[in-house]
Amino acid sequence: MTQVTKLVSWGWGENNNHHPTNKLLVLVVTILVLILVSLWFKSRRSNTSNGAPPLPPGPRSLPIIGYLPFLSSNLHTQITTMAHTYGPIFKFKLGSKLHVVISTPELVKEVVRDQDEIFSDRDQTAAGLAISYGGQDIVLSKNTPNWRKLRKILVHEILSNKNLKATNSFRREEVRKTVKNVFSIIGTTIDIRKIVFTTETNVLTRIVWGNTSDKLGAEIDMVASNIVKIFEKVNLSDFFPSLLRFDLQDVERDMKMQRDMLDKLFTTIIEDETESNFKRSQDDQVRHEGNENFLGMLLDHKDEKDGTSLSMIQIKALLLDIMLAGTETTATTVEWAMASIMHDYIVMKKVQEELVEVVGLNNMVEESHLSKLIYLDATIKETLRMYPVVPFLMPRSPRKSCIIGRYTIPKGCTIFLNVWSIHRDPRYWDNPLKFDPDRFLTNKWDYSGKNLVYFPFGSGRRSCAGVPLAEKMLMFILASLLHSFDWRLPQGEEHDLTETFGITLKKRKPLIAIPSQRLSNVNLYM
Ligand code: HEM
Repeated sequence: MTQVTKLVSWGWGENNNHHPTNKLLVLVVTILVLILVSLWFKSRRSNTSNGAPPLPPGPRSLPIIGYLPFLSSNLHTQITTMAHTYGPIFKFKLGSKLHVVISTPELVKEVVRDQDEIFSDRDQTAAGLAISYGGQDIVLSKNTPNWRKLRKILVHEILSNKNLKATNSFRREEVRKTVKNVFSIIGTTIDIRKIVFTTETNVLTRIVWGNTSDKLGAEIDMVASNIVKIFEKVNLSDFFPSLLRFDLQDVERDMKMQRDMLDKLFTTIIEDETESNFKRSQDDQVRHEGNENFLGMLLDHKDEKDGTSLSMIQIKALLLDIMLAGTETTATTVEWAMASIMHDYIVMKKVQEELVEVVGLNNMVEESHLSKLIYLDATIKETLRMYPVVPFLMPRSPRKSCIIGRYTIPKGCTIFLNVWSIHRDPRYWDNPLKFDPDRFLTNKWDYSGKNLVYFPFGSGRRSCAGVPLAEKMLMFILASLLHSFDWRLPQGEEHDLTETFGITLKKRKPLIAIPSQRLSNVNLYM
């Protein structure tokens, strides 16, 4: 944002317009501005005079740059306040790009169900295209045959119920390793987000290619956090497409560098896998026992002749999505859940009492316990209500002009579905700003996105493809951290639940907490 403000103030700074060339400059600029303003009014008139419904209402903005200089860093609260003024569907322009914000379940339904085919493309940014090999992955791709094929492989093969069962031991070992690591530094400060990020990275690498190492996990963590930082830059090329080829802020260049680093890593892993596959087939052994090695399975797809074949780029794009879409989101959600539970003594007590009852104090948490932890499940659901980590979902873009509500939505604009504001709307939630897991103790709620009052994983054909794994990992990590340890803030630290907007909705201050031993049997931690 500061870059935008700087850019706008540049050229209007010091007042020395007594010089004749400066006077001429001011005259030329004034005439240009007048021409642009009149063009703008003309285009507004033509929008409403061709018989089509008007564009949604929205704030006045400046010619050329639109609303860019008025954006605040906490976009989710600003946009929710704007919805109070302009209504449940409103527009604003950033540069030449029109953005439409939708903030009621009824209107969201029109997008994700009634007209879901039209809204099934993602809005693509320069950074997104750079990281995803030009939109060839799942998350950032348009609705193409490639997207359908990759999504099907992820949902029905890699993350199918059967295969999640087959990889249970990986999750168990990685979560246990984290508990053991925390135990080894008990009494010192721990960055909750960091340990969860590493645990999730290790689980995902093991699910995909069977093994992991601290070095590999650390490399992926580093690249992933660089990628998040680049995504969070305001890139002018996204709002002025004519600037795209100049890459003025080096966003595309920096993102491609990160992609190349991941690409190199994936290439090494794929080469190793190809070699060991070759050895295994030479030894005439079973190639993939129990579907525990999905990279091997993906490489098998490479040579299929029945239309399911995958190119090397498609395989790498899929690996990239698995590593990036699952880590940041899971780590952020566990951090919010821990912070909310530690902030509320009664919630902490109820969560730990349930753990004692279901798991027992002479036992560690197992995946078989998770379905019985009803209160913990409600606590995670409440966390995702108050802090949905992707507050506008991943933006979509209509493939043709259409009508939502009573307004025209032009082809190619950016659509924000404001799940953050729906989750806090008093019309749908009693006392919405109170953290109250009890509201999720009925069976009414799930993550399917069918009820559009609550959809932290999105809804419809572009909803999260990783829900079954996400749900397991959120429950398993949280249950293990809260059953194995008691947690407190460092001395002098206050509880803080302030948000900061970015590619995910993060805590403004990382949660740093100190664990103490909770289970008397030390052997359980080893
Ligand atoms: C707490 C954990 C997670 C949360 C809150 C979350 C949330 C989301 C959200 C909100 C979207 C966009 C949905 C939309 O636009 O309608 C999404 C998309 C996606 N997520 Fe997740 N996610 C999580 C974990 C995971 C995991 C573990 C994976 C896989 C390993 C994953 C894979 C994906 C993919 C591939 C997409 C893109 C789907 C598409 O465009 O077709 N997510 N996620």
